[in-house]
Amino acid sequence: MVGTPVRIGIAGIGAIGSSVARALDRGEIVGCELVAISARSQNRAAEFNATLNSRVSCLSFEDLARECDTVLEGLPPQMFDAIALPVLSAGKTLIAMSASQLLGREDLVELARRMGGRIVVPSGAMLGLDAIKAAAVGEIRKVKIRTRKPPRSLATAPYVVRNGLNLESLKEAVCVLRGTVSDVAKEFPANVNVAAALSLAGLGPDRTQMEIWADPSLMFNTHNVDVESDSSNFSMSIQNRPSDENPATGRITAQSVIAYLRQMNSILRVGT
Ligand SMILES: NC(=O)C1=CN([C@@H]2O[C@H](COP(=O)(O)OP(=O)(O)OC[C@H]3O[C@@H](n4cnc5c(N)ncnc54)[C@H](O)[C@@H]3O)[C@@H](O)[C@H]2O)C=CC1
Ligand SMILES: O=C([O-])CC(=O)C(=O)O
Repeated sequence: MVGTPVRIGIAGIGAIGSSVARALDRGEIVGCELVAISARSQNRAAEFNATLNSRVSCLSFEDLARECDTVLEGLPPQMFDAIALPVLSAGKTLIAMSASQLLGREDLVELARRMGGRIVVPSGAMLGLDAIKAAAVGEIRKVKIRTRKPPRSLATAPYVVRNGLNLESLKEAVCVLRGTVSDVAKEFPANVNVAAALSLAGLGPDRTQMEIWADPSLMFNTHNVDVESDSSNFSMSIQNRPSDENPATGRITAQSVIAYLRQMNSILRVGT
């Protein structure tokens, strides 16, 4: 590889951030260099740094935006703007994992456009975004996603807490909420990243239909998608093995970021 490495910053050293940081630290992503992280405390940063071959600085979100070319957001959804605004204001690239937080946020796209920044939503825990983007070149008629999760993954969602639902005592699968992705995202912000990414790639959040199920028989988050379009009809299904650090987050999510970063510099690119 010739040229200067892309300077990567990581905001949030949780399931996704720590896994991508380790891959960068081990030199597994050619053309990218881990420059700095933002952690919830200096203690957490020091503890994490001790596991790396090369220590990196722990910076504020503003300094991370200034020092890096590309910043991976791997934060709780409510922290999204705290990193998105400085990164996009600095004209840098934001890799957004809390995809639900991008719904209805044309202002962020406009900010990126004005400042020369970019927003990337990796495939994350979803499959088939290549096919849906290709279908969207023609006419997509219908997209429906059914997300099924072990009840404990949904237990702290605003909708469940507000309605006092005791999902953990369920004996069989229950559809907790159905509607458009826009409707469901308000109530399950940490559980609809996959649906949000799907909707942004295809019909948009107001026309993509969604059901969210609590299913006590499941070990893995499971997503089933049906698409009808003038080029093809397709159905997709994925069962995500939980990551070690956060059982609500599939292991494939961080791997999709690593694959994206590798692809940025690859000569041979496969897939849309
Ligand atoms: N796009 C997709 O397919 C998927 C997206 N996600 C979303 O990605 C985001 C990150 O997911 P995970 O890594 O699993 O979350 P996580 O909960 O494992 O990690 C979040 C990290 O952010 C840290 N943090 C909290 N406040 C902070 C602050 N002020 N400054 C710096 N760090 C702070 C926490 O200490 C924690 O280490 C979540 O919003 C999650 O819902 C998760 C799975 C799939
Ligand atoms: O399947 C996963 O790992 C994550 C998930 O449901 C989401 O964030 O939408």
